[in-house]
Order: sequence, then structure tokens, then C-alpha cells
Amino acid sequence: MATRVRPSSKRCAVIGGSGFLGRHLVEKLLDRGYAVSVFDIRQGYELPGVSFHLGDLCDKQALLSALKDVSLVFHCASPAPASDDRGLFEKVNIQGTRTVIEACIESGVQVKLVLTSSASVVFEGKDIKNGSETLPYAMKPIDYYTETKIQQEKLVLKACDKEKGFLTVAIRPHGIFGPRDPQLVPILVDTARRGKMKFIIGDGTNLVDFTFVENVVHGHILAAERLRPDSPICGKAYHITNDEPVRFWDFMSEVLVGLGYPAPRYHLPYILVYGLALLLWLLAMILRPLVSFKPTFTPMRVALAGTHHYYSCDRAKEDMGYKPVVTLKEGITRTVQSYPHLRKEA
Ligand SMILES: NC(=O)C1=CN([C@@H]2O[C@H](COP(=O)(O)OP(=O)(O)OC[C@H]3O[C@@H](n4cnc5c(N)ncnc54)[C@H](OP(=O)(O)O)[C@@H]3O)[C@@H](O)[C@H]2O)C=CC1
Ligand SMILES: CC(C)=CCC[C@@H](C)[C@H]1CC[C@H]2C3=C(CC[C@]12C)[C@@]1(C)CCC(=O)C[C@@H]1CC3
Repeated sequence: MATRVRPSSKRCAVIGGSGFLGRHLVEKLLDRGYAVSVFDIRQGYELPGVSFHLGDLCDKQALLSALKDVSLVFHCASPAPASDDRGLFEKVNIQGTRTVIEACIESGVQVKLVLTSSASVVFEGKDIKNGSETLPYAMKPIDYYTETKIQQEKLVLKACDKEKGFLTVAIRPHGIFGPRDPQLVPILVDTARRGKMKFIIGDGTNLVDFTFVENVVHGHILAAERLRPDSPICGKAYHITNDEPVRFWDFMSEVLVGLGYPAPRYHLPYILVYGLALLLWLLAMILRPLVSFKPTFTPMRVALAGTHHYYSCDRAKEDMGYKPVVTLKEGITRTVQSYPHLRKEA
């Protein structure tokens, strides 16, 4: 591991730094000589060079104390998409992001804010092939999570003000995976263990982006270090992917087989599965006051599993010199090795 030097001029804050992406970002920032203040509602770990500030990002006073002496802020906090809680998404992703912007502006003369957005802000459940950042925001977002990620990105990009010395940029990753990911691999394995990973939705040829977490981190750090008043990236959004679109079902199969589970084999028509998922979702909503059940195959997951959704990262290559640092194959190998406890027992 590289030696960790911490000049005080390189202090930054990571809001959501206890989470999956946040922690990988913190580790890389430490390697690059930054001192890091993490702001989160929970403390996920301890590391030398990291100070933790616990609180809700909707609380400006709590944020202000974490942003003291900080001129670079990463905002990668969000409720988990699976929570499906409209009120919570609105509170954290919209009101909370307004508070983050106000706190950044109040905390210093020159502050840079790097937001973790999502490529899903343009996804409506229909095919996107090599989509660029010129695509319009989704008019009909697939869920509340995406709806509030759109509002959040708009707020952050609009707040960019070179005269006031407040510079912003949004990174749009897609399908992040890697060691310690709490959703993709664990949900996949849980579904396989319950015997529900036998079917391929659609013909299985749909291409998607899965992005290894270290590439996402690399995109964030490049953006932060290139964010200057004279740079073309101010106030813009950037797709960060592995630049290797893969068949959704090949990716899933490789992870499953790597962990000792059989790959899905039987095909089901997309429209049939989507219709069933929609029915189940409606039923779950209607019955919510009486019984609580969470269907595995939500309409959102079926749409993601059965359509093309991959994005061009040419803009990031041109404006920030972005290039993935870990290939998809290497990323899958490292991910599979990192989950010994999820392997199928012989
Ligand atoms: N994972 C993916 O595939 C993708 C993720 N993204 C975006 O990347 C970012 C990071 O995602 P990921 O690392 O997967 O998510 P995680 O849930 O692992 O991390 C988010 C962190 O933010 C914390 N948090 C939630 N609400 C608040 C709050 N009100 N105040 C302070 N902290 C809070 C969470 O705490 P707790 O765990 O207790 O809720 C968690 O520690 C998010 O913005 C997400 O939208 C974008 C594209 C794809
Ligand atoms: C069909 C099935 C049960 C697949 C299991 C894997 C899924 C849990 C993932 C496949 C694509 C993933 C994905 C996200 C979450 C996890 C998956 C649905 C996001 C919705 C996470 C947040 C984003 O911003 C976009 C992601 C797109 C891909």
C-alpha cells in the first residue's frame, strides 16, 4: 500500500463516507495524501487519517462542523433504492442536498462539490444504447429513488457559480459492483439461494453497464482534481462506466458460477415477467396496511434485467482524461473472491 502523507491543504469531506462507494472513495483519497472528514448517519469503520462526524445531512449545523477547513466535498449519501420510501428519498436527496449546497457556500470562500448522481436519471425502462449526457432527464422515472436523483442533480449543477467560487460537477455511475457492495451480489445470491435465479428475462442479449467500484472512485477523484473555474467540467454531468457493456445475464451468470451457484437457463418473455412484477407490486401496495411483503422481482429490477442500458463515457474521456483502471473481468474476479461467506456450501 502507498505511504499516506497528509498535508493540511488536502482536507476533504465525504458525505456518505461510511457507505459502499463512500468507503472505497475514502480509502483512495487517503492513499493520495488527503485527510478526510466523513459525514454519515452511521460510522461504518475506523481508519487512521479519517475523522467521523455523525449526523443527518438535513441538519445544516451538524454539516457545517464537518465541513470546517474543507475546500473539497464529495456527496455520495442516499437512502438505498430498495427502501422505496418516497418521503425519505425526498427528504434526503432533495431537501438534504439543498442543505449540503447551503452548507458548502456558508463554510468557505472556495468550495468544490462533487455529487454522485446516477446514469439512471435518463432511464425510463426502455432501451438506452451508448447513451450520452445529452439525453434528456427521464420524464417518467422508474421509481422514487430515480425521481429524486434527477432533482438532486439539477440542484447541484444549477448551483455552480464561478464568480462566487462555488464549483460543482456530477458523476453518473451505473451498476456499481465490487467488494463490500451491500446490494447487487447479496441480492443476487439471496435470490439464487431461494431458487428464484433459474430464469432469464427476455432473450438474454440485452447489454448493460456494470462498473467496478474503483473505476467509479477514479472518476470522482479526476473530476475533483480537474474542477477549476477555467475547466470545461464546471456545472456538467459525466457518465463513468467500465466502458465494456456486457450482457446483463452473462454478468449475473459469471458472478453466480464464480460463487458456486448454477447460471440461469430458462427464458421467460420480458412482457410477461414485467406484467407479473407490476401486479405483485400493486398488490403489495394495497395490502401494505395489513401485511408487509417485498417482492424480489420488482418492476424496476425487471426493467433493469430485461432492457439495454449502457452509456458512453466519451465526455469524461475528453474533458477529464478518464479511462477505466480495472477491467470488467478483473473486477468480477476480485468481487467474487471478496465474498467467501456467500459461496454455495458443498
Ligand atoms: N450502488 C449503485 O449501483 C449506484 C449508486 N449510485 C449512487 O452512489 C451513491 C453511493 O451509493 P452506495 O455506496 O451504493 O450506497 P450506500 O447505501 O452504501 O451508502 C450511502 C451512505 O449514505 C448514508 N446516508 C443515508 N442517508 C443519510 C443521511 N440522511 N445523512 C447522512 N448519511 C446518510 C447511508 O447510511 P445507511 O446505510 O444507514 O442508510 C450510507 O452510509 C448514492 O448517491 C447512490 O445514489 C449511483 C449509481 C449506481
Ligand atoms: C433480477 C435480479 C433479482 C437481479 C439481482 C441484481 C439486482 C439487485 C441489480 C441488477 C442491476 C442493479 C442496479 C441497481 C441496484 C441493484 C440492481 C437492480 C441500481 C438501481 C442502484 C442504484 C442506481 O443508481 C442504478 C442501479 C442500476 C443497476
